[in-house]
Amino acid sequence: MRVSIDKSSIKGEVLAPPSKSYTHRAVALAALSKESTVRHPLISADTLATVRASEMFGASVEREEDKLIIHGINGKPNVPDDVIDAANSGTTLRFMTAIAALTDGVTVLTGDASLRTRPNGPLLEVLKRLGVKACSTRGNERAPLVVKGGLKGKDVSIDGSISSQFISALLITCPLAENSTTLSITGKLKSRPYVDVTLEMLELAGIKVHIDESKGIRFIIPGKQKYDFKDYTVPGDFSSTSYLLAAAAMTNGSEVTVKNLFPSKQGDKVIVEILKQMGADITWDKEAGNVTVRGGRQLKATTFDAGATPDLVPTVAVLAAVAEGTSRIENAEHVRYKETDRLRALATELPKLGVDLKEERDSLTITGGKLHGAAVHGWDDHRIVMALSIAGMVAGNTTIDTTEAVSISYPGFFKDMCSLGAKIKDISEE
Ligand SMILES: O=C(O)C1=C[C@@H](OP(=O)(O)O)[C@@H](O)[C@H](O)C1
Ligand SMILES: C=C(OP(=O)(O)O)C(=O)O
Repeated sequence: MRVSIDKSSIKGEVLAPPSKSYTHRAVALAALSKESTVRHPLISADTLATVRASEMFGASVEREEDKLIIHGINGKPNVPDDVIDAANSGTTLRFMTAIAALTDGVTVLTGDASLRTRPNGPLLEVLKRLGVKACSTRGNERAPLVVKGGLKGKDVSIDGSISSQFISALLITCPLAENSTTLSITGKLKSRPYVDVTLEMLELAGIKVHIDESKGIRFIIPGKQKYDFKDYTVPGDFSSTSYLLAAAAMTNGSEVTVKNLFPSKQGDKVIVEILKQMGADITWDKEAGNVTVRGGRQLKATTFDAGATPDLVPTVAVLAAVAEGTSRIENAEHVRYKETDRLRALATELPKLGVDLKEERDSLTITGGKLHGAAVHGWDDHRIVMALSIAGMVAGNTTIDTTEAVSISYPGFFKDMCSLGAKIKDISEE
């Protein structure tokens, strides 16, 4: 799909889409329990990959109006009768690779061309040390992956600098091992808030994990635990919301309220602080769960450490492109291991819109200025498409391809933007 975007301002109220990260975890934890209801789930390509994988391990999932009723496998996954296809979803691949370690047989997991380029080395290494046979068919740590069950608890360490999803995956699976596991983190843990989201959800499922942060980070996970995840309502997603808030902040005459945004463990709620610090007119009523942004102020440059919140990088890069002065996005190497190498994607596409940008291995330096329209490529990556879309609302006269990628995390993105008055047209047929 291709869209054209003209200069726009946006006005009105919109409901934040449900959180992708919380939905993945709710479904996985429900699948490991007996019976659960997940209310207000995100139904998107990525979360549906987790639903399908859970079904292949033996769970059954009934989809009703704004809820999923999940009949789980009570801690014992079946050997899947086919290959698990995690599609475009890193979270699904990593979580399900660890869950495969609990079966009595062999599981093969794969994904689309993008997912088959993403690293899994630290997860495979730790699974092997925990008694599991785990390898990549191509011997390069990338999917397709083959996992033969047999998980035993043990003391192990894992590199936390590539993806926190390996750690979340082990935190979900190790409570079901016979013995206890101690997981020590080596390297600088990236994306820490996602581990905290996992721990919050595990607690709701009645799972105990002790954390020792006296010397580095160590998770102590007792074995032989039982999952008891029951009734859960998914909160709004701050990563998806970041595009709405940033678009309103960057465009004159805009005034947008995004609803269902309550405080939670999501690291990406920091977008509210980033916008405030850049000079945007933004307020968050935490009791009501409303974030309101009024556009029209000149934004100022910022320095953004992406270590904990990599998914905000495309949004912050676009904000930096219209801000006064030179911004730095730092500590961002792990952003290269996503659906695409997002630093490369931004460094390729934003200059087409007139942005002055310098790319280094783990940073972007962006000097703000006036944007002009161009034909840009969405890289089949939902966050690149959404970030370029809001840049297009400032630049005008912009076209973007591969825009169907928004179905990964925010299928209603264009509908919501258009309902707020954005000038976006589907030009796939032209
Ligand atoms: O656990 C999660 O839900 C996620 C963790 C993050 O990945 P990394 O831990 O690989 O940085 C984030 O980028 C991804 O969108 C979702
Ligand atoms: C990187 C992302 O997700 P995942 O790792 O689950 O593919 C994302 O949503 O930006």
